[in-house]
Amino acid sequence: MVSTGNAISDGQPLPRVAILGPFGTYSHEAADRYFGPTARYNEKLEIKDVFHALASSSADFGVVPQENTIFGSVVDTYDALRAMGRGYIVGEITLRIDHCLVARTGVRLDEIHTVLSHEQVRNYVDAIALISNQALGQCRLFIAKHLPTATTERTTSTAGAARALLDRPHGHAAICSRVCTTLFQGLEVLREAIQADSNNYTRFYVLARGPDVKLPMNRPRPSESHRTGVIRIIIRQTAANTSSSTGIQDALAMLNTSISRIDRRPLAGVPFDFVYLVEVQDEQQGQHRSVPEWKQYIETKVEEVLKAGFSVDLIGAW
Ligand SMILES: O=C(O)C(=O)C[C@]1(C(=O)O)C=C[C@@H](O)C=C1
Repeated sequence: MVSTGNAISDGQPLPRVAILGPFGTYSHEAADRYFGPTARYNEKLEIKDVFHALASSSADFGVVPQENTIFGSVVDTYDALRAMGRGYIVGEITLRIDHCLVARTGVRLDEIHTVLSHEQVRNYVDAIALISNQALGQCRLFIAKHLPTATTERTTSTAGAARALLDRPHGHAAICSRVCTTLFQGLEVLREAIQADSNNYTRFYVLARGPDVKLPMNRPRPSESHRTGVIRIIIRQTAANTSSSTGIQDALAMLNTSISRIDRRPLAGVPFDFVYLVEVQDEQQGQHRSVPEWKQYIETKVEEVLKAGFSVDLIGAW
């Protein structure tokens, strides 16, 4: 079960948390795990709208999917991060993803001709076709075996797919979380755990509308063992500091910090100029830094890279 928020909170104003809606998405479930019932959840149509809500201060926090263990980076999130103005990543949460095939009550599996789902899930189904030589996943097997002629249709989210079923005639199904059958009346689970790999997880970023926004007290404590930061570096082929295409290597060498992942997105409007989103971790052995100590440490590093002429900023630390 997930909460839709608005519980009373000792007279404190409830944090406003923007999520990909409607209620019942995995983003909602992740946000609920992080913030619990003492928050006001704000349903958004698309991931980019979560970022807009932070930029306009109509939300204090946002929760967005960042990476899925089967399908990889969530492109909509990275496209928003490359241009993010005021937002700041303040935490993370990982959710196990168990997809169900859901239809209106009474619809039989052999009546389904159209499967609705969020693009990430639909691509994920397609992706399974590519990776399935080694281990045919349950999901592809399931679609291929039980719905071989079904077409897929893109929706804005998994819960959006479930909700759309209410206005559709027989023959439609959605791939979504089981939770959707408790939130939308008249739906039932036809099959569960239809994903290819039972080890299916999505990691979410928790964002605040700025670096200094205080997180609620009841949130999960950040891991003591590792601190994480996200650094955004723009590399322009034409810029003086990047006369060679190894500009990113120079910037990373200057950071001199343990790197856990690098994502690259094109910089809109300038061919072959790129935005790198670099996740770094605290390597300090033994005694661990507190979050403020880590933030100060990584800010100093970023400052050094900035002074060397790179276009760089810190967009998250936790
Ligand atoms: O549609 C949803 O339920 C979402 O929260 C989005 C999303 C994603 O884009 O990765 C989140 C987790 C799952 O990987 C599938 C979909």
